[in-house]
Amino acid sequence: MLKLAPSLLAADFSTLGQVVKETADAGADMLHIDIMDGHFVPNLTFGPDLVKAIRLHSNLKFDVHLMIENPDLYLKAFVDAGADIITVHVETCTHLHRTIQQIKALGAKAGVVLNPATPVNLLEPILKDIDMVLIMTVNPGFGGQSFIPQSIDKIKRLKKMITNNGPCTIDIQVDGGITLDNVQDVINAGANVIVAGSAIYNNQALSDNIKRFKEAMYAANA
Ligand SMILES: O=C(CO)[C@@H](O)[C@H](O)COP(=O)(O)O
Repeated sequence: MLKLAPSLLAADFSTLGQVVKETADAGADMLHIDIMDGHFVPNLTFGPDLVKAIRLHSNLKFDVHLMIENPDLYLKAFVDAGADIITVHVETCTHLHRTIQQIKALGAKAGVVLNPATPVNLLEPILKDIDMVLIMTVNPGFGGQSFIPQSIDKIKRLKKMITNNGPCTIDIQVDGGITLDNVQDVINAGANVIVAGSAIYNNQALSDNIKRFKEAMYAANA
C-alpha cells in the first residue's frame, strides 16, 4: 500500500498546529517528524513536547524519525507524546535488536533507518522484527537536498532481500530529495512510503501538492 508522509521539517514552524490539521485534511497518510540532536546530525529540531502539542491537531499516524544519539533514552517520551512509528538509525544503536524490542514493548511500530553509506545487508538478522525500513536518499540533517541517484539500486536490493525473507509485510520508506520528478522511480524500485518535505511545503497550495504527489504515486504503481 502506498503512503505519503509529508515531512514537517519544511513546514512553517510558526503555525504548526494548523499545518498538521491541513496536512491531514489534504489527504496525507502519515506525518513525518524529524528529531535532530545537533550531535548525530548537525541540526536541531523538535522534542517530545512539540510532538505532544501537535498531536492534539490530528489523528494522522505520527512517524517519528530519531536522528539522535542514545535513542533508547527517549523512546518512551516520544511514544507517550503520541508517536505511532519510531525509526532509529542503525548507526546510532549499539544494541539494535534490543532497541527494536523496546519500541514494540512501548506499543509503537518499529522502523530502522540506513544512512546513504550504510549497506542494506546489515538488516538481514532483524528483518522479521521490524515494521519499516527507511532508506535515506540524502545525508540526514537538512531538507532541500538533492536525491542521491545510487539510492535506486539500494531500494531494489532491500526489496529483494525482504521478498527473499518471506511474505513482504515490511514497508520501505524513502526520505530526502523526493520530488514529482523522481517519486515514480523510487516506487518502481520498491518503495511504498514516500517522505517529502520541500516538495510538499512550499509556496504552492499544500492541498494541490499532496494531490499531485498522490496521483503520481498511484500512476507509478498502476
Ligand atoms: O530527514 C530529513 C532530512 O534529514 C528529511 O525528512 C527532510 O525533511 C526531507 O526534506 P526534503 O529533502 O524532501 O526537502
